[in-house]
Amino acid sequence: MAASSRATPDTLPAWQTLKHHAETLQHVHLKTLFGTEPSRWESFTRQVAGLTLDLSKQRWDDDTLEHLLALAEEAGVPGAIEALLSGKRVNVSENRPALHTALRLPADATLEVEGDDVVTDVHESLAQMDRLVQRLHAGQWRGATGKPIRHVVNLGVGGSDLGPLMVTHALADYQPEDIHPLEVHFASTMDGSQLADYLARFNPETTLFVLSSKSFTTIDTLSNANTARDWLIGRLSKHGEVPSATPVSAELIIRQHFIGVSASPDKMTEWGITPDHQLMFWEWVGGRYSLWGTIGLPIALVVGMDNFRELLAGAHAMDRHFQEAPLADNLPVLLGLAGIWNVNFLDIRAHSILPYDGRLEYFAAYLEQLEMESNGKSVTSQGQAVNYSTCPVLWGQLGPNAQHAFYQLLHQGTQPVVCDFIAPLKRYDEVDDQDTRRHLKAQHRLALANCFAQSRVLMLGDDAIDDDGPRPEHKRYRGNQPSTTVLLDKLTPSTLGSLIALYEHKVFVQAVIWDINPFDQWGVELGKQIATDTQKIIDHQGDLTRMDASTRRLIEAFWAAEQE
Ligand SMILES: O=P(O)(O)OC[C@H]1O[C@H](O)[C@H](O)[C@@H](O)[C@@H]1O
Repeated sequence: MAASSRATPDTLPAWQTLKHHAETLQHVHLKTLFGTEPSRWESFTRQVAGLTLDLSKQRWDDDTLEHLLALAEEAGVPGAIEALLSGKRVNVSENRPALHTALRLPADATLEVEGDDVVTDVHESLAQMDRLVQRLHAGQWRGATGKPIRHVVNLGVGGSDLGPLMVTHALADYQPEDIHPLEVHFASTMDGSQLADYLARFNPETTLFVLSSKSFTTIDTLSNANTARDWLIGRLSKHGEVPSATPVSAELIIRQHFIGVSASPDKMTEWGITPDHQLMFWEWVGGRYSLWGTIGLPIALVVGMDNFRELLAGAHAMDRHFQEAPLADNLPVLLGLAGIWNVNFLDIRAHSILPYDGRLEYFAAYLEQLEMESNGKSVTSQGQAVNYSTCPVLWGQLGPNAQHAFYQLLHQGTQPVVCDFIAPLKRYDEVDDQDTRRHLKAQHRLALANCFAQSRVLMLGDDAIDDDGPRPEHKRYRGNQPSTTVLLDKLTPSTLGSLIALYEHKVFVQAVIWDINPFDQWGVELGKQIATDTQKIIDHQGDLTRMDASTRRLIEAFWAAEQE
């Protein structure tokens, strides 16, 4: 990832050592490692910022970790961490810093990047966001016909959707009391499915749209925004369906029913968003790393600014740990190294994310973008094709539900898969009613029992049960599937911030070792370009004969359906 020329990782001495080492460990079953190394928990578990990271069920030993730490040194991880956090232009293909960590610096910190005082800028934008949140929470933000806003719909996709969506669900318990009732919703898909549902149910007079797009050119978001704008104008203008005392102009409707969040103020203005209702951020914040600033507006609307600042503080605690802890005790480094070991030396290319807490329903979807859009690359920072694997295929779902869906493959399929189990230790203390609390706490214990049982069975296979009598082959479990367990003391804004930052930095560590740039996403561009061409053809404004036989017939099938 570093811009300077550097040996590719597979030529580093530690990589070679690890290759030989893997040959000796390749056939050692995890249960054997546990049998011979009773202190694995002590060796491979670390705690920081309300998180416990248990890497003892990885298929590795002390020597593996020693070699991996040597690899991290040889690949320049310490220098790269410093470069990232100090605002060097680590995003080499776009020639800019990747400063999401600056979004969570406390107000009294200092960070000057290329002559700009970043911390002051960041805190000014937080203050502006705070003012908008206060107005909405106080019921002072009025729609064009004078009524307070009741529904806020975030229109955004990718990084302008997944982070806020995930966090608002995770922290729904943290809604402040005594605020004007407000519901926050998300519409991302270009086909309009989510939006159509909201438009059918919500009153336009009390609905506000947050148009979230770093580039402000994303067709998915703009097409939802255009539909929303026409819906509002159609219903609220003087000729509209909602009778209002005074005629309401389209200008006033757009002013009172849209907030824009973008790194492109000109484009927001051009679309019609009034400058007072524009929240800005900077090109140096990557889309999938942007929930920490103004893109996090939906989060702040749900949990309030105090809790939003707690989220930032939790992430900042992880940033400091990442910067200061020695590699051998550094959680993001260790998590990243476990991934490198699995992908590059054990050839495990599937990774499942399994939270045992329903509030983390969208965590896997969020990580799919964070990890695969960042590290799904095959060219080094020097523009050379890599000849080693990079990001594994990552997917997931709530663990308890996945047990009834795809765990069959984890336990008895032919694919090696590494799993991340994620769970809070404490839950439901705040439930007032004693009986309900008792029941819910029992359900939490049940979920944890399942979480711990699953990682144990994945590790030990048949050996997990005492009574291992003769059984037919189809009832046998081979085990030996590695896993990581991340425990949160409790799911709070702060621990969630630390958890997300842990994964962000893990992704960075892996990118440094693989010598790829985790901060660009050129792989999504061609599809957008070709979609624009294809749309012209679908709209009968292009040359169908240029299409391949399959695409041509698909388009013709669509035209035929349109005629029916
Ligand atoms: O925020 P926007 O500019 O609208 O971008 C939204 C998303 O779309 C792009 O295609 C990228 O793949 C994502 O990284 C980005 O988060």
